Amino acid sequence: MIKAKWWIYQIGIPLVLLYAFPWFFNNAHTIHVAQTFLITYIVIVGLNLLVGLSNQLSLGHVGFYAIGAYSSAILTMTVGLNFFVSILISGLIAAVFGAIVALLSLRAKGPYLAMVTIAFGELISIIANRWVNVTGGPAGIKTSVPSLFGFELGQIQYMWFIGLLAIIFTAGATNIFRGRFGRTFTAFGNSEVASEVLGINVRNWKILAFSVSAFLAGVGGGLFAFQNQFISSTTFELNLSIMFLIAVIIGGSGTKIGPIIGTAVIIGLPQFLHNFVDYHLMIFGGILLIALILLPDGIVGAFTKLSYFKKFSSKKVNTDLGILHDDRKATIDLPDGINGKLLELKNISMHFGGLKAIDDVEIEVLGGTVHGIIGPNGSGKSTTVNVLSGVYMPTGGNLLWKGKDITKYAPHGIAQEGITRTFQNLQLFEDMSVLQNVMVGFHRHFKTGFLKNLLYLGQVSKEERYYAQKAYDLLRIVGLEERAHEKASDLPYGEQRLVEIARGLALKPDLLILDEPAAGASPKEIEKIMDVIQRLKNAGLSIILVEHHMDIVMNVCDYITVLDFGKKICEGTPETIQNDPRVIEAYLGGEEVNQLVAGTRSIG
Ligand SMILES: Nc1ncnc2c1ncn2[C@@H]1O[C@H](COP(=O)(O)OP(=O)(O)OP(=O)(O)O)[C@@H](O)[C@H]1O
Repeated sequence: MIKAKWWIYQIGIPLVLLYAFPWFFNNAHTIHVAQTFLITYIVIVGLNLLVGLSNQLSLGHVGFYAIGAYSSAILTMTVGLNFFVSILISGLIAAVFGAIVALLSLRAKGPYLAMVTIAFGELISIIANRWVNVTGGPAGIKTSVPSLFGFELGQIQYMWFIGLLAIIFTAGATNIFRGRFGRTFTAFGNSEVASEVLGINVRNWKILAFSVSAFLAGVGGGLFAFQNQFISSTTFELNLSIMFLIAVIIGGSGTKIGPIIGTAVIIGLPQFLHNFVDYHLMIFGGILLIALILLPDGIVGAFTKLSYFKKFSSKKVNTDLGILHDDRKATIDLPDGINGKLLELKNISMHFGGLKAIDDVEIEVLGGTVHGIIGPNGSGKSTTVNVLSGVYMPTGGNLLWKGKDITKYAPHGIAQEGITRTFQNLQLFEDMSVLQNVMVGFHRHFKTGFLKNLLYLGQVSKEERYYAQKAYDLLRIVGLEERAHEKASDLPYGEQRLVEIARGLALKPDLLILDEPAAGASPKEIEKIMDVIQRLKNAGLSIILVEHHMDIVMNVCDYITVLDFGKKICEGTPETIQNDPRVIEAYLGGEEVNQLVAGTRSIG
């Protein structure tokens, strides 16, 4: 449920400020600047969701802005729609273009993504310039004075109108920030592969992030079209996209109040510099450069580092979920045990060009067992895990899950089936708290949709609190409840591995694949990790364990498959494996051979 405090800060105070603004600044120039501020702010709120949360760099937002501006102008002037309706439709049209850009740039990241978006912005800019019949080109086209319900909106009323929309969109964005949508945006922005193995269809979520962001840019453009009753293609150039991005970064990318500050800087600074009009761009550029070097986390980021402001920090992590610190026994919520064949690898091969990372491997994993996969370095263990989790599609053979062929499933599809994994090279969501990391694991269990989250209905906060409690319980199981609100990347290595295990458990998996869960951990941490695996085994969870520490393998595995040079060389119980000369030979010269021969001694 939304609290009274939220209404006061999010709606009440902004409304009063908006209404009172003309009492203090009642001249045409200031009102015009305020309008520009509010329009730009709406665009920045959307860009902040895309860049700040999802880490998708866009330098093409001017394209969505232009699409919004021309669509609303044409829908109003040519089609004859009401200006407000046309602005909303323009937002939707821009959102469709957002989805297209997302689809076109699915595999592009960082600078490559920036290039794709620049190309899109430039394309729209060229069309605006050249398609003179429709856009009027540089000479521009006229729009009308905006009117609502038959009343023409004067300059002040139009500012109030834009402000009202800005307040509504801010409230929506804040709700996205604090719920599972913001969390999912942040998750795939941090690690796409980890998001996928937790059941998140990253492609669809990217499309959503781009569409939402483009919608707000489109609405901003639509509002701009009626600000001066005139638009021209000269407005829609790359430098505007750059200004939008600078506002996000300088304000504090991914923070809730960053957009206000960033917009104030890019709109306000030129006002103060008007006396130096000849040097204006140079001074502006210089100030921005210095600010970016000195304040890499933006203005909000710099302030939140000061202890006084820490409590106001809103950077990505929402930790105010009212967790119960009770003494109940935390229980592991696992699916009903499955007997018999759970997973079958039938003649699975994974060849990279001429290299046979795994070749014609047959493995059967039985329900309720811990199945170890071992082998010397480079024997194909990680490749097997990548095939099992859908990260690689095998070049040969079939993967059967409870008898169903899942060979061609994407990682999120495999996760939806109930298989998840941890990573040898940790893949935590570094911008999130430990608790939030685990909450992402519940992805496939969340029921509320986008609109409900946008409005943050009672159902949403109930669901959030429910899963926060469950996440907290999982952290108690792995002994990390004290760390719940710490940033995941601040934890020691071994504890980060436990967070990944807790996050995987949140999926309520039928099969959990642990890829070298003890790698890089200290002996004390290894003991903790082994204890957790043992308890999961006792609770009946089916596990595939890839591990170099023979002590762990021999202690907890029911059955072991040994790989060497991509081939299965031996399979059986720990005792069988330990005494098999082929295994000893495969490991000969490696440091594990002593452990292997020593048998099931415990760690300590
Ligand atoms: N994406 C890839 N492209 C090309 N070769 C690869 C790729 N992934 C793995 N390999 C190669 O496949 C072989 C098996 O590697 P894999 O990482 O599966 O072994 P591993 O048993 O997990 O080794 P380690 O114990 O060192 O983690 C190695 O020769 C590796 O170089």
